[in-house]
Amino acid sequence: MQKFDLIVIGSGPAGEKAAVKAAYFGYKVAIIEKEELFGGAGTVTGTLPSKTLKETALYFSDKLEKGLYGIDRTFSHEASMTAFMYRKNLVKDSSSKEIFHNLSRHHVSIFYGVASFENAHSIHVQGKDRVSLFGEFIIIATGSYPYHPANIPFDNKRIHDSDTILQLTRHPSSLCIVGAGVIGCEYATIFATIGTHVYLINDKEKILPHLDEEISNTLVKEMQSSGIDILFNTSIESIDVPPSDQTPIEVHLKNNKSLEVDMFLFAAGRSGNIKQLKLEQVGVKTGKRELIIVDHQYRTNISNIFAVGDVIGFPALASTSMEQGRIVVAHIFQTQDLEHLPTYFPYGIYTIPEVSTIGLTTEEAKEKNILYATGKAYYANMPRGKIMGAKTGMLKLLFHKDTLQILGVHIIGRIATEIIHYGVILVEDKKTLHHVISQVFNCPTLHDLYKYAAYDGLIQTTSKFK
Ligand SMILES: Cc1cc2nc3c(=O)[nH]c(=O)nc-3n(C[C@H](O)[C@H](O)[C@H](O)COP(=O)(O)OP(=O)(O)OC[C@H]3O[C@@H](n4cnc5c(N)ncnc54)[C@H](O)[C@@H]3O)c2cc1C
Ligand SMILES: NC(=O)c1ccc[n+]([C@@H]2O[C@H](COP(=O)([O-])OP(=O)(O)OC[C@H]3O[C@@H](n4cnc5c(N)ncnc54)[C@H](O)[C@@H]3O)[C@@H](O)[C@H]2O)c1
Repeated sequence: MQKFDLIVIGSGPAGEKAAVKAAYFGYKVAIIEKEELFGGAGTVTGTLPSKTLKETALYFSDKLEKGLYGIDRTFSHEASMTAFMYRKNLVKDSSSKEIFHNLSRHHVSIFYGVASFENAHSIHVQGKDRVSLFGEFIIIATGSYPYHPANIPFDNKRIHDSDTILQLTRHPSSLCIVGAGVIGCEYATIFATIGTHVYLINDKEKILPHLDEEISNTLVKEMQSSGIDILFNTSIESIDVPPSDQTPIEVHLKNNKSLEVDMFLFAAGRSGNIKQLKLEQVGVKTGKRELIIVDHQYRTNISNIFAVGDVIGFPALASTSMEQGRIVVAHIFQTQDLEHLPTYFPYGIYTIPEVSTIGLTTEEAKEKNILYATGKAYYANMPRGKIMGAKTGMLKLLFHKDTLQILGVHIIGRIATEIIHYGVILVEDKKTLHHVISQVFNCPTLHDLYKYAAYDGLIQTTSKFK
């Protein structure tokens, strides 16, 4: 039996980063992947494909440039589905290859097949490779899969989950999306941008409740002005799928209303990928939604078995999964370089417009009785915003009213997911409004938003001209 210091199960963001880091530190590492393509939901079925489709929708629709240069193209459904999917496939395939090269460059031994436990140190691989491997330590990084409730007749043709929506062969004229979480909201704006009539169904009265309310309300308005019908406080009762593609699907809602739509996407939640692991052979403890239970070092109840990424649940992001992969290796092999995820990490929501956020929201500050104030700046007022033709968009700084320390940054607008990283430093390093004001930024840039939001914050709290 081949022996390894570390066996990693799964080549998504968590598994890849764990494997290459351990190999970099000189350990003998094996990685096992059951799919043909490396990269999991991060590269193959989730993060990168959906982000590429967003850019593709913007490109074909000219949504951002419409009228800017006196040209007004509209998305043509003759731009075939093949054309719409072209770049997504290219990015997926080349990023997957890049992961393979990264693993190979670090001399990680690669095995293809489904991994399952024989005992706490022995993993069986069943697939292209059929072999049993010994691992001193084992990391489970098997990710998650879309939750399928029993009352939804998924058929991968017209009734989709977030994996199969990537295999569409024709444009939906209308689409009912269930779940206004991150996946639902991102796909709602992508499809609305290419001209699909989108209905977004959410069982709560708010979308994305972890966002600062002013930002989520702005996003709701933006989505509605793009033609998305958001139906709050309701859910699906049943769905009638006719045999013919030409006949609409009837969606019956819990509020007694019905919708007729061309296609349907269920995007409400995910469960841990543990079914094939045979965890019962070793007694690894699991919890709700097939998630593996771990301690603060990502160790399961079995001392040499660890788990990271989506399979342990929150926060379930590609960004944090990669970091967990690196952190768990630090704990296993005592590399002393990382301890835990930072208290605050950014959220990037790639809707149209984008949203990104770090730190405290206004609602959290109120709840914690923090003496806070806010300062805001708008894209449309910034020279760079004018050049780009940004009609909407805002950056909001939330800070302590006495110390002026920045506690949260909330952005909605173009490239919000890029601009946020200065905010990450401000919050992590406990910087004040005065610090922002004392910095020199390139001109013109969207980073000016920070400076003018800081000035606005000062006016709100300290100006004589209130
Ligand atoms: C539509 C969508 C959009 C997203 N967008 C973003 C985003 O913009 N930003 C962000 O940060 N996050 C995003 N996410 C979340 C992100 O993709 C996940 O958090 C991340 O991929 C989790 O990484 P992971 O390594 O834990 O698991 P995964 O990426 O799911 O990888 C797990 C791997 O393990 C393999 N595997 C499973 N079981 C076995 C087994 N028994 N044997 C061998 N191999 C196995 C799988 O085939 C897979 O390759 C998105 C997710 C979705 C679905
Ligand atoms: N940009 C990003 O970072 C990004 C993008 C996509 C996905 N993700 C990750 O993927 C994970 C899964 O995302 P998700 O959007 O599937 O789940 P989610 O749990 O984030 O959101 C699900 C939403 O659907 C609603 N809902 C649940 N059941 C419902 C029902 N039966 N009817 C109507 N509404 C219902 C919930 O109230 C919630 O608002 C998230 O944890 C997220 O971290 C991240």
